[in-house]
Amino acid sequence: MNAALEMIDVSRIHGRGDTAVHALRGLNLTVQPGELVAVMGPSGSGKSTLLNLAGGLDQATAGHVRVQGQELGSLSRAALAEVRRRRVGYVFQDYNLIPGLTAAENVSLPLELDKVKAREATRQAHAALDEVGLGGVYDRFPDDLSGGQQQRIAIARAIVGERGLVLADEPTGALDSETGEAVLALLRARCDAGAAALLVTHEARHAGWADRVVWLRDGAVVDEAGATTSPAAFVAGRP
Ligand SMILES: Nc1ncnc2c1ncn2[C@@H]1O[C@H](COP(=O)(O)OP(=O)(O)OP(=O)(O)O)[C@@H](O)[C@H]1O
Repeated sequence: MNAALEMIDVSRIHGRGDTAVHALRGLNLTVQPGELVAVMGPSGSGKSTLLNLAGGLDQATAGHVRVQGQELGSLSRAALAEVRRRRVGYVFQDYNLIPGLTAAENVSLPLELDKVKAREATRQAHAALDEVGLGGVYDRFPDDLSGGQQQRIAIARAIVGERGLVLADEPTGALDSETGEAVLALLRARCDAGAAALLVTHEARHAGWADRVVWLRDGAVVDEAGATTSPAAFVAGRP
């Protein structure tokens, strides 16, 4: 089976000449189906750049990025857009829901953009909302729901259909700790069901939901810890 994500010797340089910024420098990372990998590191270490490259939102300057075996750098714009729509789901700190659409419409939107028929898209959106415990709010608008419910809609949107790779950038940042833990439990459950996820987080406690923690510094993976290592001890041990 293909890895959900392979990043091999990946570099990303922004700008050129004296002002060039090396956001990633020869980064290597492989994530298998079923794995939840936490990405930690100081501000500016390249975490968001890593997620953007993994999701095909940005392109590597050098190296290989493969999602479920597909080399993103060799795809046409249209094929890359299809990978983004079909295989990758994104969860952001600020939810990024469309206020004028109901919960179910927000979740079915990526499917409809992918030309799935409306009735089937709605069926799949309802299933995804059921999976995140929001079976009762299909027709509610985001503004009428709590922050935790809005983030669960965003997770439903990220997992709807057959997305094998979920990318979450500080997804609990705007939530109280209890609600945040519930959101992470959903990501964990999705990985236990076979998806892969990358979770960028600053909180060692949240990394406890992950199978592995990778630590970035200056655009490269400088350390990794498995689930047997306490994330708190791992972070405390950073130089
Ligand atoms: N579009 C861009 N143009 C120029 N430099 C950029 C751009 N995007 C990111 N960078 C630089 O690349 C480096 C890595 O940034 P990145 O946002 O990936 O780090 P991060 O670990 O996510 O940081 P934070 O935790 O603060 O969000 C930083 O030095 C940043 O200033």
